[in-house]
Amino acid sequence: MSGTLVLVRHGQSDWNLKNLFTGWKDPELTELGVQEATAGGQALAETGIKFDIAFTSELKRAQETCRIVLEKVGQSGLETIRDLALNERDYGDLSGLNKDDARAKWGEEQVHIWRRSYDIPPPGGESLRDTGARVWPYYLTEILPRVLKGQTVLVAAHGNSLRSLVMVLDRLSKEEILKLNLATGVPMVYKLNADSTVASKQVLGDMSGAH
Ligand SMILES: O=C(O)[C@@H](CO)OP(=O)(O)O
Repeated sequence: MSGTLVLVRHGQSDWNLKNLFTGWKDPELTELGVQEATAGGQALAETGIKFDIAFTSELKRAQETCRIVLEKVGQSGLETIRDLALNERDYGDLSGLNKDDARAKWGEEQVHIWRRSYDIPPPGGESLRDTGARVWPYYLTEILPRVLKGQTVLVAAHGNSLRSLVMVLDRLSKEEILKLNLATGVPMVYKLNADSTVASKQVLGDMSGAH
């Protein structure tokens, strides 16, 4: 067994609340989002976990979630690396549109395909495969080597940038990834084997309400 990898999606953002496609846009956490990040951090604190390093994206909602989680585990100010590679999937021309308006215009099925399919990109944006094509190399070069050295690593990022990682870690098919939604602020604790496969996965909270 090697180290521990903790993945957490940011708490609810202002645009999640307003039901807008967000992507690379940069809204703040809502009050509920702060509470969710706090609850996730609290759940981690109860396990007694101590991180060696944290990674987050270039977007405020993930950075703020990362900061809150570190505060809750008593590690404010821990070295934190920010990188565009961990940003949310770029929603292209859908960014800023209301998701219900998009369903009314293009239909429920098409919008679901844009939101959750593996390889069909929204107009002008990234598919999950495109997102994985930047997240995965970053994971392999910057994050995984630390976990394999035995470190405990926090990654605070986004619904779809994390789905692209979870797809590979959990060995999900294109059909299975279509159904996977990550809840905001719920940490996923992975223990990895020395060959970088998953030894165990523990979800500290409720993923069932995610959509
Ligand atoms: O708007 C977004 O960028 C994402 C995450 O909030 O939305 P969706 O769940 O539709 O992929």
